[in-house]
Amino acid sequence: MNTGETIELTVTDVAHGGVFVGRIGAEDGRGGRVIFVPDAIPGETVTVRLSDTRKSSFWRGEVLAVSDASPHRRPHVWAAADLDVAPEDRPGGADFGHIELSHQRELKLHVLRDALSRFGGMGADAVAAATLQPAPSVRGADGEVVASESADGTGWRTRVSLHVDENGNVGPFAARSHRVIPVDALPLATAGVQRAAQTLQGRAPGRLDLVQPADGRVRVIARADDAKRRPTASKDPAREVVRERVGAREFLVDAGGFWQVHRLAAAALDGLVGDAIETLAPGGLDPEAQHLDLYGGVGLFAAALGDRGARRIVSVESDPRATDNASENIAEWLGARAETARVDRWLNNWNSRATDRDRERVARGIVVLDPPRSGAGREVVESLVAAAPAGIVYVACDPVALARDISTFRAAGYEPRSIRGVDLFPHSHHIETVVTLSR
Ligand SMILES: C[S@@+](CC[C@H](N)C(=O)[O-])C[C@H]1O[C@@H](n2cnc3c(N)ncnc32)[C@H](O)[C@@H]1O
Repeated sequence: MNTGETIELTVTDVAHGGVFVGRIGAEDGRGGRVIFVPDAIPGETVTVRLSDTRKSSFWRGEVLAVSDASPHRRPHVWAAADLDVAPEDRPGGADFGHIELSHQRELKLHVLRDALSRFGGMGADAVAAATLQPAPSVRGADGEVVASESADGTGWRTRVSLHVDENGNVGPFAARSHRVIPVDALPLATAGVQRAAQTLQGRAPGRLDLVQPADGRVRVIARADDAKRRPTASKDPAREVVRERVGAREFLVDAGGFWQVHRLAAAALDGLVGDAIETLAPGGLDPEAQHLDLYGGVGLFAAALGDRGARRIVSVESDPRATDNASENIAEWLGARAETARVDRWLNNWNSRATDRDRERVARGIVVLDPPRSGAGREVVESLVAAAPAGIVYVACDPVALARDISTFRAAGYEPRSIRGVDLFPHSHHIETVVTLSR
């Protein structure tokens, strides 16, 4: 068959990356050619236009219509991305938006467990123990709920990237392309970001990041595509330092720097990482031990360590602006410092220079690591296990990269003690996971 041809496809599974799986030419559900499609749900029969038939192992397609719909199908949370829009005109970023919210979470947990089994080599019981929860509500000092997830999973994005094309169109990119799709709503964004997005006409071509920190005021940061329009460093709005808040604690962050995207995410992860630390060190962290916050950003998890008794903390982060902010954010712990380095190099350096006393301190300490989507990778994991910390808390935003790293940890004797997913990206396939490991 050729690209452009139309087929009927029974969708049997969900795969990593927000795509769904069916097979054609299969007998009794076995064999046949795998077809990956977006916008479907397992159990459905859909009409698919083949969009890429070049590979022998699998083809790709686009869903044009649903002939037998799942009971979990809903009108898309983002009308611009629904099936009545041509596939090439559907904006990206809400690839589970056509699925009832609790079923989205079941599918995400299935993808996480499948990755742990296939790439992490974990047994059925350990895999089944992995959980996924919605973002927990945030409570104030006297226990009252001050912020919670919306019932329909919308209105959470405090950070959104839009694009301006050469014709002045403003909007997100289409799914799987770099074509700007003008839209009249951004339902996953906070109300403030949505309002700010209505004011962007007349901007020069390039990327626009809309950022709403804790003060509620939305910053619009132009990320010039060409160096000519790049603002000077001192006037760069991306470098304005804003304040984010987790409970009573404030964090300085560059407006254009990394901060968790969901308005409840930093508090949710602080809570889950805190639980993991308390599991590993039920009586509180050893103040004489050396604790590490790897891929530390502005020190969110260094503070989680400090809040639970750590005194000697090193936060390692490659972005010097983030470590500048981290230094201030963790200044109240006199033994804490932020270092600008790549984690792989920092660990290699540490392993080659550590004294017996350094090693003894790390062996009693906890390491939190929160790598980017590609995961920590074998080299970093092997360097980390060579340092032999008492416990590890791994915060992951990609289940397959996580599972591969877990496999490396397990080969060195570190076993996952708990695996807790949290849905910090409703209506998209993304999932955040916190894993507690120890020997
Ligand atoms: C997922 S973010 C986590 C940041 C922080 N833990 C937080 O939650 O706010 C990953 C961070 O790792 C940093 N990073 C990426 N690659 C790195 C590397 N090889 N070494 C050190 N830091 C890195 C990025 O700049 C980013 O701040």
